[in-house]
Amino acid sequence: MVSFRFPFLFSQPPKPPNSANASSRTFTATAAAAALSVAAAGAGIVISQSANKTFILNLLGSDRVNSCTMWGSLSISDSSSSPVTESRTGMSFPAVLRGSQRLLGVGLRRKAVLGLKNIDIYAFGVYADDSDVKEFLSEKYGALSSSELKGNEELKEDLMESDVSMTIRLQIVYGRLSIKSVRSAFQESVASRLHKFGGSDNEELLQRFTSQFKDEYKIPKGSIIDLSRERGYVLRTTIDGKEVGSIQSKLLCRSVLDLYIGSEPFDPKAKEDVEQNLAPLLKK
Ligand SMILES: CCCCCCCCCCCC(=O)O
Repeated sequence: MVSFRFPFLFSQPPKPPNSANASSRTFTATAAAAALSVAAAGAGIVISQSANKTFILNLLGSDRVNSCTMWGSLSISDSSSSPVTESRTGMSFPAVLRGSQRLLGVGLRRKAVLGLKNIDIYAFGVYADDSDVKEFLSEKYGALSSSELKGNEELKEDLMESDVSMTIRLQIVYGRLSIKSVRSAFQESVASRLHKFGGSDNEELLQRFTSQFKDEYKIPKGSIIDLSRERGYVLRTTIDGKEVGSIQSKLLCRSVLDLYIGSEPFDPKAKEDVEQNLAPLLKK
């Protein structure tokens, strides 16, 4: 059993999830939020409890993908290491991956299909190795106060640039996804980041990455794609636990992470979660 020694904060919208597999953790938080919302409503405040583990609850602005509307947060005590549910999709994410990577944030990727309205494509979780975070980032950031860490873009830059082991876990929500569309979506999004960080001559790297998603793979709803940055800047990709490729490239690792915690992330609220949950890991 993994024990947590830090406040654990997750943004959640106010509505209870429809999904039957939503965890009791989400339910408990939602019920508590309802009870406290009279006091907190409209104020956009954060209420913290001095418990071992907390997670954050969004009281306002339920549809937050690509929007930064006014929102407030509520921390709820939670002493277990139970999975976290991405509340809009009901997708559940383990609190810890590979023994030492902690879940820092969950989010939702939505995309317009054929120019029509946005559809939910996948939920994702962002994980980072606890001791790597300390090793690479504590010296520079460990003594900073929470207000100095809040919105600290340099910290996120350093996290993306450093050799901290991390995983972005994608859980497919859209049931009619073909591997071809996964390939071309990566082609588009990763290409833009490769260009941003590495200039124009990265076609071969992009090809190596996208060609890992071979036609033979099926990705029905619930499939899991893990994009893991391992020590030495190796990006290892697995689909439902099966390794489909490994590529050593700092630029590729950086580009993939940037989609989720960079300056224009797919879900800005997930990035805020990462920021809040990273802070306690920086304390030695
Ligand atoms: C029909 C839309 C197809 C979109 C498939 C996205 C699947 C994974 C792509 C990951 C990178 C990204 O989100 O751009």
